Amino acid sequence: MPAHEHESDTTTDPLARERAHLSASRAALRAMREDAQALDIRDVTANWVNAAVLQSQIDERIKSLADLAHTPLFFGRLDYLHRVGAEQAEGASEGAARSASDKGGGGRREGQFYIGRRHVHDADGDPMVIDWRAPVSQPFYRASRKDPQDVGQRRRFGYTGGELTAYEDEHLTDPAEAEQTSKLLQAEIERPRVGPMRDIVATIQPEQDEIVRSELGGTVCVQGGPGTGKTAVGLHRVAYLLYAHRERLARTGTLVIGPNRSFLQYIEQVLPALGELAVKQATVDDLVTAGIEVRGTDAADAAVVKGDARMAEVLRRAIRSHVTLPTEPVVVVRGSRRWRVPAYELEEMVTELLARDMRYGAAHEALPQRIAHAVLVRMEEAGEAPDDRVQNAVARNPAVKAAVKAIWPAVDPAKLVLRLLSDADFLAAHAEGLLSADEQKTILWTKPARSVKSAKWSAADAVLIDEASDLVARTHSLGHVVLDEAQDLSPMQYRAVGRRCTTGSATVLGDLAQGTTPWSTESWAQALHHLGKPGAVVEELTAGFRVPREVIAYASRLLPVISPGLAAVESVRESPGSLEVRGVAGPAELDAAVLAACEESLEREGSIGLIAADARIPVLARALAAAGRAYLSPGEETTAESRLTLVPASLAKGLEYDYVVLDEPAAVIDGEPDERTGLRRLYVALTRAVSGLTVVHAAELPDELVFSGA
Ligand SMILES: Nc1ncnc2c1ncn2[C@@H]1O[C@H](COP(=O)(O)OP(=O)(O)OP(=O)(O)O)[C@@H](O)[C@H]1O
Repeated sequence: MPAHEHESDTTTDPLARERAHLSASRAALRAMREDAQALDIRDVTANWVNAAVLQSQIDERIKSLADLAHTPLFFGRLDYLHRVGAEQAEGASEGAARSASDKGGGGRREGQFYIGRRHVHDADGDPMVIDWRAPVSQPFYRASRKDPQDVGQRRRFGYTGGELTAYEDEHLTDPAEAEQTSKLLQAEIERPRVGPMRDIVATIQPEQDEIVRSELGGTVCVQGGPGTGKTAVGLHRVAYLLYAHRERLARTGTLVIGPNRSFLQYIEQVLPALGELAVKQATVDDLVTAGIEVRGTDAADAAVVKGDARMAEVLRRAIRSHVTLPTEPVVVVRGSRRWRVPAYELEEMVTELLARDMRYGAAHEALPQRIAHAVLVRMEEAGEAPDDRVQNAVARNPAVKAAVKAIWPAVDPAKLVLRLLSDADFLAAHAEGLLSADEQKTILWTKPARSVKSAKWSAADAVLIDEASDLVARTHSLGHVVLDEAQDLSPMQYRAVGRRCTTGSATVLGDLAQGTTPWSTESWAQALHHLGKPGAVVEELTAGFRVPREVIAYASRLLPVISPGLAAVESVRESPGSLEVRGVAGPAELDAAVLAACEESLEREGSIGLIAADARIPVLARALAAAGRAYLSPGEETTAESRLTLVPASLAKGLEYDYVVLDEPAAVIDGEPDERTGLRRLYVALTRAVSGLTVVHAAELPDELVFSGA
């Protein structure tokens, strides 16, 4: 694979030709933007509402057509061996497949496609750059010597500060050419990290691409160790699905769920950089706390029971207990006539509604209509000719309303949960045979709340209310949901996410070894069952793009204890990285040694994360302030002035820094309720570094990590 990296401006020089194509593509993009800006909508819109809607669509388009100076317009080129079929060329107009002439100053030939973040076409509508998501771009990620997919040559471009400075070719069908790893690819993977997460469109790996492009209809679950690209893959999958099913998903909606705010801030720029501005991001708590305020916390044992799937059945029983079989007839008086629906007929209606297992609230609304219908049948039998208006009037009749209130009363979901958690007898009645007496005692409030407003709801309570709300009225389902760091969800939380994609699909991403909640997932099969997607495929990613080899090997020593059976990540990073474990004589010297390690790291390029047990954060914050060293909080963007982030271990999940200084592992372990969770938290902290990790400790290290020089 020859690499080319020389300067020249002759038109015969290939690099100069590629640069010319880049300039021409930029000019074409500018023209597309100017066209959008020049659109005059006055003549085509009938009223101001239409005009406002159309204008906002045009504004979005103008925004999406921006040429970002440091984001290369294309990063690859495919030269097909044969003409590309119309089906595959979707996104690349017929013209591209046909065109034999050099155009636009770039020298594009038949079957030659430039692959980039967005589609750019020239004044004739012929493509200058093809969207990476188009079918014709797929071989850029998947073609290999074994399966060239009709690609003769694959070219990768290298950029320096927005300038096209190099390219590298692979001739997939040339048996004489030796297989080599791409230097540009390697350089891209090893580029220092500064600021928030960025996209990986130029370097998506074949096994990642299979997940990214898997069909909308199916749910995919990805198990992958730290840094295997799960988050990146999930975000690119959303971008891909939005491209392939734009209209459908615009109607039904997409959502990315992450563990906390700082994580969402860290990833929030990836999709906009791919031109996707409309994807919502939320935490599970955001989804379930719409109607209430979370002000309380649960002890771990209470949260475990509240998060258990058995609670769903307790709630179902509790809500259905509000239904009382009728013993009295309903008598409707209209004018001089009285219409009577006997109790046995009402009972039949109720039994039938119960058997249909429809939503409680839907049945509550259906019952008055059913009763009214029975009245209408009697009216007709008596020779009257009532119409729909009469039926509606009967349904609203006070006698019918009173009967419905007695038989199938409205239930407020929050009040239902409030009662379950406050009223021992009510809970016992519905938890019978499901929760033990001890479990019931664990979740009962010691001080019952007076009202929904004054109750100190916890996050787990909010999930119960969400479940109850779904029993009353069906939750709106989206077209696709990406669930990141899924291993930390309780069964009840999986259900909450699952009901938001009942009619859609999901991408579930996680690592069983990084589960740090008391209810964390033990197996993906169970998780998918609770999510309501038992048939989902489970894929595994094992190549690590973040953590250097030596560092991941050190962290992986914990795997047999924290998640027996899981394979260690294989780092693809060739740069050796650095691992240092420094013991200090005693606690008095710890803070100074940690600060010194941070200062050393700051001499290097990139971001620095100082990760410490949550309890150690105030101490280290004071020490940093005393040393005059400014620092950021997780999720805050690194700036030229500050590249150091002080990270509580509980927020480290999903994040990464070029250099990590890990403060006192023993304190990280002690910060958790049990040793396994402590070691898992430590595993997360040990796997955040891209270029180097320095562990500083005064207390003893866990046996597995006692350092013998790696
Ligand atoms: N194909 C790739 N090319 C370049 N960089 C990649 C690739 N795949 C992943 N990365 C990078 O590797 C890093 C780790 O990726 P990501 O955060 O998605 O991993 P993860 O599996 O979610 O990790 P964790 O389990 O720690 O949350 C990111 O910086 C990401 O951009």
